[in-house]
Amino acid sequence: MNAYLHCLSHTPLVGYVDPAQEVLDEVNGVISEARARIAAFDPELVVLFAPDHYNGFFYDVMPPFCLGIGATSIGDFSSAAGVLPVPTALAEACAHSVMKSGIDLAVSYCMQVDHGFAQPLELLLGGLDKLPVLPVFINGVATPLPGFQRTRMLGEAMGRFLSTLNKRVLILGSGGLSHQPPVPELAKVDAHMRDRLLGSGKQLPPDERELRQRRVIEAAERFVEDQKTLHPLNPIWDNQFMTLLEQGRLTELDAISNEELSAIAGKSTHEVKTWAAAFATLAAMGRYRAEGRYYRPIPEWIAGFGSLSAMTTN
Ligand SMILES: O=C(O)/C=C/C(=O)/C=C/C=C(\O)C(=O)O
Ligand SMILES: [Fe+2]
Repeated sequence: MNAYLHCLSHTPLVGYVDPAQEVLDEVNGVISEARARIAAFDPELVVLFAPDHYNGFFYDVMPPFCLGIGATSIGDFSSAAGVLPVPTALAEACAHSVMKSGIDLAVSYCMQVDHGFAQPLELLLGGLDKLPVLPVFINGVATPLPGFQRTRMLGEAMGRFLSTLNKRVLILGSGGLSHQPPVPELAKVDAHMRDRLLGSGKQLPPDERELRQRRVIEAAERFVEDQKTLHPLNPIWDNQFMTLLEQGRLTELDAISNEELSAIAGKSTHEVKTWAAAFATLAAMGRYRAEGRYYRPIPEWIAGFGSLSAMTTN
């Protein structure tokens, strides 16, 4: 086995608006088991596909995909802050290889990331700095968004590069599944927020950050009371999506347009492109089989919450 994959929903709401203790215990159990499987695999390198929520990427320049050749986590909500240990020369080689494959992958030597990147590193590895990581941003909120087909092709190009390394590679996907928390949309915001989305939000004043976090927390509290206050979770679609990935039917996703996906499962569901990229990466590294599938809709976290592992078998 040369590659192991784990995809996991993330939520900034953990610790702020939590489900019942038995649900929390169940999720923590799923995460501990995934963490144990990853530890047994003993990865030498991590590739992490994750989105951003207007903490690192803004409308001054909004790439569909970006590889961090250097990256720092801001520590929003209760996620860890700090530098991600990106191996510079390897990341540069990766960027060249993916570009030569015909995929327009942006690079950043000072990529700013949020809980989307930090949470899986903390939960699955025990911290931001445990292993060398290639962090790959996939735009999941700021339209125009990349589609499933290009995302799959990005993953395949990454997989071909990783196959040349002779390393045990852990591939992580962060985010999804069905959900629509109150992330601002450029077309709907006032002048102040527009300015923030255009780039001045990169160093958000503490009071404004607090206000923004409160807005998400309050939306979750309302959603628990009344699930008509936000786009509903869609367990049927979420499970169909996980089955497609388990069965290696990745090209079938190409036919789903971004507009369709938003309507089916909510505007933040585009975060599942990180899962699609992760599985496409794994598929390019060999035949695979999935394990450890878990799913539960968790309104407290405004999340169709899923967890799925897979490993190459050749
Ligand atoms: O309202 C804002 O400005 C920001 C909202 C968030 O950062 C929300 C994040 C939610 C998730 O990461 C999620 O995937 O549910
Ligand atoms: Fe998110």
